[in-house]
Amino acid sequence: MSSTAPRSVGLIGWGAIGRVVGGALAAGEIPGAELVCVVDNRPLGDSVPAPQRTLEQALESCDLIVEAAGQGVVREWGTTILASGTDLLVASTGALTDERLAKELLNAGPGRVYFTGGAVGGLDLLQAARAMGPLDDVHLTTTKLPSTLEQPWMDEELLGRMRSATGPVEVMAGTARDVPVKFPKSTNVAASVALAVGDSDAVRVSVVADPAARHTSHVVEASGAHGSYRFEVRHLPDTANPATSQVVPYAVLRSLAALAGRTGQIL
Ligand SMILES: NC(=O)C1=CN([C@@H]2O[C@H](COP(=O)(O)OP(=O)(O)OC[C@H]3O[C@@H](n4cnc5c(N)ncnc54)[C@H](O)[C@@H]3O)[C@@H](O)[C@H]2O)C=CC1
Ligand SMILES: O=C([O-])CC(=O)C(=O)O
Repeated sequence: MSSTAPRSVGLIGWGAIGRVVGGALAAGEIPGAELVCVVDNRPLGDSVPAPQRTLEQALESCDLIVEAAGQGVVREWGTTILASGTDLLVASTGALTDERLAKELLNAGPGRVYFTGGAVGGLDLLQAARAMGPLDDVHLTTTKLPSTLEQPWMDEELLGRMRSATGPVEVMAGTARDVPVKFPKSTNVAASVALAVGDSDAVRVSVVADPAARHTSHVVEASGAHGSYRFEVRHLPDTANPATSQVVPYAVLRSLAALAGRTGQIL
């Protein structure tokens, strides 16, 4: 019989992702993982199933922190969390477009950093394919409702085109290094694809606003000497926060189950 102690989990972010993840953890749905506390920069009152704590307090009692709050949290706290010996599961992978931070996190410790696949699929196979040799053409097309893609840096002309669009409008074309920083809450998937293929500059990204996008879609196309790959996903958006797809917290829970050592997992 296994005598491994359960993972003590601290959750940062009580939003679209955090509420589902925290609720499932508190209900004991992830064997081998317990919700110890929640960290959020808003007062949460009695609505949470575990005490609200500061990040510093969380580090005293947790051995695994789940980030479901935003890229800024990874930037501000990532290295501190890992240096304290606490593992970190990151949802906001877009923070890694900062090469210095990415290197720091990947080399920091003794805590270990992990990334959830989040809203995009096929990352496992892309990672496997890349081990045979570089993928020479990788493209991601993300299509979302226009309102979820509006950004403070956009000019009136672009905002006007997005708001009056009657069909798909490409709002940015760039690489996985440029795009997630421009849409910090909406294109972490680009950075996740880059993590899988090992090169942010090699992943070309097209961000499309479509007023008819009842589903958010992410299409990954890649090819190399050994084969070609195409993954297309279409998700219902979260009702309260349509920038995030409903499946994302379940991807986080799946990652957590693997980290908690559940057997029978597809890794
Ligand atoms: N990898 C992926 O496929 C995806 C990643 N994400 C990432 O996950 C993040 C969270 O997503 P949602 O739950 O939908 O966002 P949300 O906006 O619904 O909730 C975020 C929560 O984090 C809290 N928060 C924000 N900044 C904080 C800080 N500095 N310290 C403590 N708490 C803070 C907010 O108060 C809020 O409760 C997104 O910003 C995005 O970066 C989101 C969707 C997909
Ligand atoms: O939830 C999604 O479909 C994708 C998303 O917001 C992100 O990549 O940041």
